[in-house]
Formats: sequence, C-alpha cells, structure tokens
Amino acid sequence: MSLELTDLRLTYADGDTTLVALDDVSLTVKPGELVAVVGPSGSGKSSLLAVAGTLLRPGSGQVVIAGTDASRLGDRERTALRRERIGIVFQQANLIASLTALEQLQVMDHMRGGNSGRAADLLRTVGLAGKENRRPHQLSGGERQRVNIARALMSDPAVLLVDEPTSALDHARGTEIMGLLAELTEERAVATLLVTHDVAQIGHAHRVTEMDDGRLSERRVGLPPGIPALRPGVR
Ligand SMILES: Nc1ncnc2c1ncn2[C@@H]1O[C@H](COP(=O)(O)OP(=O)(O)OP(=O)(O)O)[C@@H](O)[C@H]1O
Repeated sequence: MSLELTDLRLTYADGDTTLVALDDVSLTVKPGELVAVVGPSGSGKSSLLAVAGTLLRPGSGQVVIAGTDASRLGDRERTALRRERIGIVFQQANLIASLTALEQLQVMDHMRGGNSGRAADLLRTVGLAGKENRRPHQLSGGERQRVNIARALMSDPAVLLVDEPTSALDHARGTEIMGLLAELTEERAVATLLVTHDVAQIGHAHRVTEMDDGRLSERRVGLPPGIPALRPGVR
C-alpha cells in the first residue's frame, strides 16, 4: 500500500514562457517508510505534494496510491480516493477556533458519515490524553500540530503527505513532531512523504532526497542522514 510517483512532469504558464515545476520526478514510498524531500523555496516541493495528493493533475506521469492509479480516475473518484486513502498535514494547523481537540477530529468522522469513535484513541496516540477538551488557543503550537496530525489519520490513510510540519515550531518541539511522525509511520504502516526546507529536522526520516529546480537528485541519504553531504544552498 505504497505511494508510487512515476515520471511526473508539471508546468505552469509564466507569461509567454512555461515554468517547469516538476521535471521527470519518480519516487516510491513504501508502507512504514518516512521519506523527506528537502529543497529551497521554489524548488517544487509544494507542487510535488499537491500532485501526490491528487489535488493537481500532472501534465504527464503517474500517481499510484495504494495500488490505484489516480491518473485514470475522474474528478469524483479522485476526491473519494483522496478522502479515503490520503491524509494531508498542512503547514498551518488550520484548526477551527471554536472546536475542542476532540471535536476537530469528530468533524472528520461526521463528514465521512461514520461514527467510529477513533478520535479519542488517536488523540491519545499523539500524546494529547487529558487535553481532548481544549480549544486551539488553549494548546501550544506543538500540541496544535499534534491535533493536525491526528486529524489527518482519522481515515486510516495509506499515504500521509506532510508539508513543512516544523516551520512554526522551535527546534525542540520540531524534533518531537518529527519523531512522532516517524513513530506513527512505522506503527500504522503508512507511506509518509514529507517536504521541508529545514535540513536540521530530517534526522527521523528513513530516506532523504533533495529537490532542486523541479528535479530530485539521485543522491539519497540514508540514516543517519549525512547532512553535510547535501548540496550547499539547502538550509
Ligand atoms: N500556481 C502557480 N502558477 C505559476 N507558477 C507557480 C504556481 N505555483 C508554483 N509556481 C512556481 O513553481 C515553482 C515551484 O513552486 P513550489 O511552490 O512547488 O516550490 P516550493 O519548493 O514548495 O517552494 P516554497 O517552499 O516557497 O513553497 C516556483 O518557481 C513557483 O514560483
């Protein structure tokens, strides 16, 4: 139940010219694996997540989510695939100010028409036992990010896509969140693709690959990540 991206190409119109955001990108993330893509601003990381999350159709190439080729699906089927098989953790928590932590997750359940009672369990799993009834302003930045992650796991997704999860956190909180993501990835056998410009936070990744000008570098850094081996210019 992996994420398979093959020969992806994505372009944007840029005045009279065409800007190539993804240039022949191929990457597979296996269940239980956390792959980090690092790269500077503008290198194409958000575009990669949007295509992997079936929010954007690539110009060419294939996106296979847990065995289903998204490129072959119509809009409605793609939306269903995204809702059922993909969890997305956005950079900002985007929590609803008036809802408690528990309710943020329960809203997802209602939207899917079920009442699985998974919300309290998931909040415990992400370390928020006892804080279920707090609203966003009563939680720290790290705790809000934990709610965000728990919410993305409500559908028990095969693929988890994570955009800059530590950008709003100090280093210690960021490291905790990365550790939690690695733990959840392994325990739940989810295929996690994470993008970040923050090389200091990739220590928990199983594999690291670098994006530059829409291309992934061949060099893949194993654990422990050889941070000095990454090309200069990546912070
Ligand atoms: N909707 C769009 N229309 C035109 N160009 C775009 C659009 N979205 C992104 N781009 C361009 O595509 C390239 C890749 O952008 P992308 O946002 O994917 O990179 P990124 O690595 O995520 O950067 P950041 O970390 O700043 O978000 C950039 O040159 C960007 O300006």
